Amino acid sequence: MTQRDDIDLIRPDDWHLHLRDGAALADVVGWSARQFARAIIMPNLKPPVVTTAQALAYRERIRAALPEDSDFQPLMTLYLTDHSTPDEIMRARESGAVVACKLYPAGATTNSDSGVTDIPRLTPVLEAMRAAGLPLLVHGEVTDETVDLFDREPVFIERVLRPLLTAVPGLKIVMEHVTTAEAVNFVRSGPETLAATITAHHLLYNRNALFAGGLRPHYYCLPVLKRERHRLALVEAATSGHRRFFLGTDSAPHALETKECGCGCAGIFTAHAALELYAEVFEQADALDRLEGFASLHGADFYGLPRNTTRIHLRRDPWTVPERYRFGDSEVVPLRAGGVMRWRVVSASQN
Ligand SMILES: NC(=O)N[C@@H](CC(=O)O)C(=O)O
Ligand SMILES: [Zn+2]
Ligand SMILES: [Zn+2]
Repeated sequence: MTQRDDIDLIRPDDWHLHLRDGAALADVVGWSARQFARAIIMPNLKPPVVTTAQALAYRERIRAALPEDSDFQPLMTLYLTDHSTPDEIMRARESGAVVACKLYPAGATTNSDSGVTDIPRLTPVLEAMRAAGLPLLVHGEVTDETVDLFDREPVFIERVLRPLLTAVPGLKIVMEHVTTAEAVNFVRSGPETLAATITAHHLLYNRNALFAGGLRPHYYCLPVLKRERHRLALVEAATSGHRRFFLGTDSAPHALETKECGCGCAGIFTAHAALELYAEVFEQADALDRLEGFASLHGADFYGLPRNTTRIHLRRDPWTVPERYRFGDSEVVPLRAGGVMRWRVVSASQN
């Protein structure tokens, strides 16, 4: 392959992002705004964003925390619970600010305690979402303790998602942060209304990273990293040009002391170098010409939103990732801390 030293793309969007709240929000939002035109903002705050009014208030806090003259657009989501109603879905739709709803099976991941315990009972809400054209975003893992942690995504597909496709046909569904070959096959063979986001860390690392020379909490996220054969399936899907796979970083910052402890939180912070990390994956796969589709086009098309018109430029210009970044009254350890990145974003024009 001939080496390229520059990448020029339509400005990308991040279809799965955790920005947190308060002082931490102000510390991380700039990283995403620097690269991405828009991002789907995850609602798993404490307490979660369950109403349209809460989503609008959160959007104002995000806007207030943005760097001056940033035109980054936060696309808001509602957190579904056992008490969600079709009326709230209609309010969400009418607001124009909420573009999707998130399904966390109760207990599946960080701040999912208020999540849904009985998914079939949610059917009227899902019908309302289909009618409103709001996609359902899913953390696709069963919470059944008898199911091996590494199998929880494939089991969720069979127990929950496949039945859902027939129970509410026409509902747009995004399987967030897919991690397995089974999920890739499910999306590929599914209807046009089924898509998936893929993180940079699941494309770059397999589960060995969790245990390389000792226990590595900064590689711990949910769904947990999987075997190499699954990573290869994800790389194939992301770099294939298939329109129903797109970029979602799942950048999920946690304060250092909540990761480096006896029971560390799940979540990996990647916003500091998101597009640069994806560029490495696509370069390794000799597929840099497909990065724009995955990062900048497929997601907007699936959500039915306009494509961005401005551009972003990356250059081969190695840099060392800092060991830590400020995170409210603590610090966050970024992915690749102390390591070298190959690519650097050199310019991003504003919309
Ligand atoms: N991915 C993670 O490991 N953690 C996310 C939640 C999530 O996306 O599941 C978080 O909010 O920290
Ligand atoms: Zn999740
Ligand atoms: Zn997430």
